[in-house]
This record gives sequence, structure tokens and C-alpha cells, in this order.
Amino acid sequence: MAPPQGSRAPLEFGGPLGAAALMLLLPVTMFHLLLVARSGPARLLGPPPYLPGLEELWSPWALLLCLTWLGLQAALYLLPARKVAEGQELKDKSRLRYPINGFQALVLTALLVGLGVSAGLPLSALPEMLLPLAFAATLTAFIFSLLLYLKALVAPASALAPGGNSGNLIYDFFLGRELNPRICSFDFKYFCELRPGLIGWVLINLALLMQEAELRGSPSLAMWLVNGFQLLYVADALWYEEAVLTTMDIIHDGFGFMLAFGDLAWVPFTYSLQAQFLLYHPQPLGWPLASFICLINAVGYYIFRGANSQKNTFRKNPSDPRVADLETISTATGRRLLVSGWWGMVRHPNYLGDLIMALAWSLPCGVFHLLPYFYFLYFTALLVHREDRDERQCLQKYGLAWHEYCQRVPYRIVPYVY
Ligand SMILES: NC(=O)C1=CN([C@@H]2O[C@H](COP(=O)(O)OP(=O)(O)OC[C@H]3O[C@@H](n4cnc5c(N)ncnc54)[C@H](OP(=O)(O)O)[C@@H]3O)[C@@H](O)[C@H]2O)C=CC1
Ligand SMILES: CC(C)=CCC[C@@H](C)[C@H]1CC=C2C3=C(CC[C@@]21C)[C@@]1(C)CC[C@H](O)C(C)(C)[C@@H]1CC3
Repeated sequence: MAPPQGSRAPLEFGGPLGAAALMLLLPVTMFHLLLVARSGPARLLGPPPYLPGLEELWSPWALLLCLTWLGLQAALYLLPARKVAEGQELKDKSRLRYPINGFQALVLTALLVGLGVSAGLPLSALPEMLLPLAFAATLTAFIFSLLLYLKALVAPASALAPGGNSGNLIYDFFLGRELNPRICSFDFKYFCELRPGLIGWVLINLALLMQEAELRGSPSLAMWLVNGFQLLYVADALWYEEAVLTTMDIIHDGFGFMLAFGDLAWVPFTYSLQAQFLLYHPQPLGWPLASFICLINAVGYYIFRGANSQKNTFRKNPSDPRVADLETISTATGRRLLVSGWWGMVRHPNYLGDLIMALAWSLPCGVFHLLPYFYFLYFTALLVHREDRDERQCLQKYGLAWHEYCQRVPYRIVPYVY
């Protein structure tokens, strides 16, 4: 058994107590949102309309569907890739290799779903199954996290994540012990981060759009906007799949319940909340307002994509002509930090763009309900906390150079505000 590593790494998420609370709170919140979205008053902060019994949550068909979906996405992951990318350098100086075929998986899934629907697959029945599907996904994530925890017990010390190895069972189960759990070349974290949950999210959105068309003759403009914006976000993530290899989740966090549940259950079932809300609470939306909301989404996307691409290009090749003229500061590690361009505006311009898009996804749902703004509120909290975690990691990595960066670029996410 590998000895616990990084036991002196500071505990995050409020330690074992915080981890235990989140393990309970996250699934409860997800089921609350699913129940409230279809209720008349759709009150985010009120009690759920009723408490579902086990017979409403548990369905062997939903579990079978969930496992078939995972199997399909795993099969698409294993197809030949247009490119194989190398990840960041690991503790033992090696680099892992990752297939870049996520966009291909999205296109093939769309083709398969299109074929299925034209052959009579009742996709619009999916919204009625969201509750048992979410339950099956939660169960799958829990069992999967248990297996990951057990796998980490026999992993070499060099394979363990910097956090998630405190020696406390609950905390380590939540955060995840192993950094890049794999069987042969199949990387579980990389696979889960981008495929089943993200593609599942747009599929659920599409099913909600189709059910709205069945109910009301055609999908509403608001439903089209939400579907379009979120499809763009998912397609972008898969098109720029390689960029995920430099995110905190892949480089720093272990693979445990937080990411397994987040990827497999939280993302598809709570990120589709706006479309769920719109199915049960249609909102009038005219073209002038719709155009304005499209503009907000476009501005958010422009900042998000510009900032993420600039950093990735710079990290891959600092002499690339697109970034070679940007001002930088040197650090003791040999890596440099950008202090002009997007990264000279605020220290997390990509978060700013992401938040602006999050707002644009809620606006088509009107301003009379708080529920569709849940994603924006949760995401603000997630990114503020994430930014704080990243700052601490960067301070540890870059020391004085990070202090200098903070002085030169004083705002974290929103210029002149935060
Ligand atoms: N929709 C969702 O639910 C979520 C979306 N996201 C999105 O994922 C994306 C990735 O986010 P995340 O992984 O948190 O963080 P970032 O992509 O912002 O990565 C942070 C890292 O970037 C490097 N960095 C920071 N400042 C500079 C600089 N000035 N110059 C060069 N490199 C710098 C540092 O790593 P190093 O120096 O080691 O390269 C730092 O650790 C974001 O767009 C975010 O909005 C994130 C979470 C959830
Ligand atoms: C507390 C809680 C709910 C934890 C789980 C958080 C996860 C849901 C998110 C952590 C980081 C994520 C990222 C994306 C989706 C959400 C999770 C998994 C992401 C794949 C979305 C698409 C983006 O373009 C991205 C690839 C940059 C992004 C990466 C981080």
C-alpha cells in the first residue's frame, strides 16, 4: 500500500466536516432543483413540492440507460484520434498521453441520436425520466468513487495527488487520492471531465426542446437561445479539448467523489436547469431582447475563449507570434507569467468571460424567478472559491513573482470591482 503523501498539504473545502457536508448537500441540492423546476411556483428557496419515494427515484431502466451512455462514450473515446496530446510534466518527470477526439465523439453522438430519433427513438420522453436518471448517475458516481479510492490504495506514491491524501477517509474519498487514475491508456478523469456529462447535458437540453415542440407546436425563442448558447459552450470545450490538460482539475486535483459526481451527475442534471425551467414555465421573449442577450453571450465567449487560448498558446510555446510580443515576468521556476493582454486586465479573465456567459444563459428565462439564476449564483461562488485555491497554489509555485504579478494586476476577476 502506498504511504499517504502530501499529508501536510493544507485542508481545503472546510476539511473532513466540509467534505462530508458537501457530499450530502450537492446531491440534495440537485434533486431539489429537479423537483422545483417542474413545480408551479418554481421557488428556488422554498421547500420542494413533495419528497419523492424510492419507487420514483429507483429504476433499473434508468440505471441501464446511464451505463449504456457511459459505455457508448467510452467506446467513442477509444476510437482512433486525430491527435494524441502530451499532458503536463508529472512528479516522476514523465508525461501522460491523451487522445484528442472529443469533438469527434460529439459529432458521432449527434449522428447516432439523429438516426435513433428518425427510427422512432422517443427522445422527448427523456425529461420524464430525469429524476430516476439523476438517481442512477449519483449511485454510479458513488460506486465509481469507491472503486477509485480502492485503486489508489495500491497506486505508487508518485501517482497520488498533492491534496486528497490527508489520511482522513471522508476527506480523501471526497477530494480523490490518485491524480490520473488509468487502466492501460484509458484515463478516467480526463474521460469523465469532458464526455459523458457535457454531451449528456446538451442531449438533455435537446430532449427538453423536443418535448416543448410536442407540447406547444414549436420550441420557444428562449428555449432555442438556451440550447444554442450551451451547445456552443460544450462544442467549444470539446473542440479545444487539449486545453483541459492545463486546468486545475487535471494538474492538481485527485479523482474522487467531487469530480466524479460533478462530472457525471451535477453537470448534466443541474446545468440543464434553464431548459428544464422553460419547459414548465414558458417565457415570452421578443427579438430585440433576444438579440441583446446574444450580444452578452458573444462578449462573454470572446473574453473566455480569448483568455483561455492566449494562456494555452503561451504555455505551449512562448515564442508563438500570437503571444511573443506580450509583456511577461520571470519566475524562479523558469516559467513566465503574462502581465499584458487578457492576463494583464485581471488575474482570471477566463472566469470573467465564463460568468458573463452564465448570465446570458439565465436571461432568456425572464427576471421574475430566481431559479434559472441558480447556475449564475452557484458558478460565482465556485469561481471565487476556485480563484482563491488557484492563488494559493500559484503563490506556493511562484513566490515573489506572484506577489509582483498581483501588484501589477490588482483585480482578480472583475476589473475595478473584485
Ligand atoms: N463551467 C464550469 O462549471 C466550470 C468552468 N471552468 C472554466 O475552466 C477554465 C479553466 O479554469 P481553471 O483550471 O480554474 O484555471 P485557469 O485556466 O485560469 O488556470 C490557472 C492557471 O493558469 C496559470 N496562470 C495564471 N496566471 C497566469 C498568467 N498571468 N500567465 C500565465 N499563466 C498563468 C497558472 O498555472 P501555471 O502557471 O502552472 O500554468 C494557474 O494555476 C476557465 O475558463 C473556467 O472559467 C472552471 C470550473 C468550472
Ligand atoms: C462543488 C462541485 C459541484 C464540484 C464539481 C465541480 C465540477 C462540476 C466542475 C469542476 C471543473 C469543471 C470544469 C468544467 C465543467 C465543470 C467542472 C467539472 C469544464 C469541462 C466546462 C467546459 C469548459 O470549457 C472547461 C473545459 C474549461 C471546463 C473545465 C473545468
